[in-house]
Amino acid sequence: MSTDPATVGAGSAWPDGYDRVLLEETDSTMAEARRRAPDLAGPAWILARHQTAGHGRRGRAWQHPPGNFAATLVLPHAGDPAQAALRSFTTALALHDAFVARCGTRGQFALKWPNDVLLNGGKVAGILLESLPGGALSIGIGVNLSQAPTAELVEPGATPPVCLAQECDTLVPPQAFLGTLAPAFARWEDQFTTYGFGPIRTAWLQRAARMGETVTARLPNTELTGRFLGIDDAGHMILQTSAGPRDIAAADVFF
Ligand SMILES: O=C(O)CCCC[C@@H]1SC[C@@H]2NC(=O)N[C@@H]21
Repeated sequence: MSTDPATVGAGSAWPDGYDRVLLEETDSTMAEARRRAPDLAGPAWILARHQTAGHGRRGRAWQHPPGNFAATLVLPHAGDPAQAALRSFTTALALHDAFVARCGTRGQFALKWPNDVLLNGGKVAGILLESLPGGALSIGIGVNLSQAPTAELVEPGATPPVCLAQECDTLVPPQAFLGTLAPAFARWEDQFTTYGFGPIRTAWLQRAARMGETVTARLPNTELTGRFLGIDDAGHMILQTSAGPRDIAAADVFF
């Protein structure tokens, strides 16, 4: 396996206007973001080498074995809640760019609605959005760079986790990955603030997993199965069910 040293950056320079905090250990970078947000003048990345209480969507525990990537980007001015929610797509596109920059064609990456990145069909990264007081947004990103979580911690039927090291035969240190991800995010964020969601939606759809295929969306009180037709202008999933098309704002998706 090749090791990708922190000093070798795939991609561009650190983006102007973005701050960076590197922590040896914290409870969760999401909690760290909540504590620090009131003092931030501009966007800031918070990267932790260890998390003692990392969490994922719906309050699930998020394992953080050594060598994996755990970071939160705080955007102090993310717009209204609908605009803020669309950052899951800019973040997924940035992750896709960073993975391709680091792995080249050694892996097959795809974006799974709403918030995951897949590598060779397994989950390699998850995104968690949390809004903060005063219109700020925290974007939490967990990437299995060196290890995949143990299978028994994964919900039955969920996409199995994989790691970059095994699938791509490349060990990327977390700080080096941030050096690729941060400029990629800044580029997509510029696109979004300049041109709106249109080009983001198009780019996301070009990289989407299971387009046109049958998937199941698990909502709080029901499950819907249908053909995945894409996403609308609000980032909602469009599912062609036997009862007609459905627009789904939030769900867990199973293949
Ligand atoms: O797929 C998911 O459920 C989202 C996982 C998000 C995990 C990251 S790791 C960095 C940040 N800190 C946390 O406690 N969670 C997010």
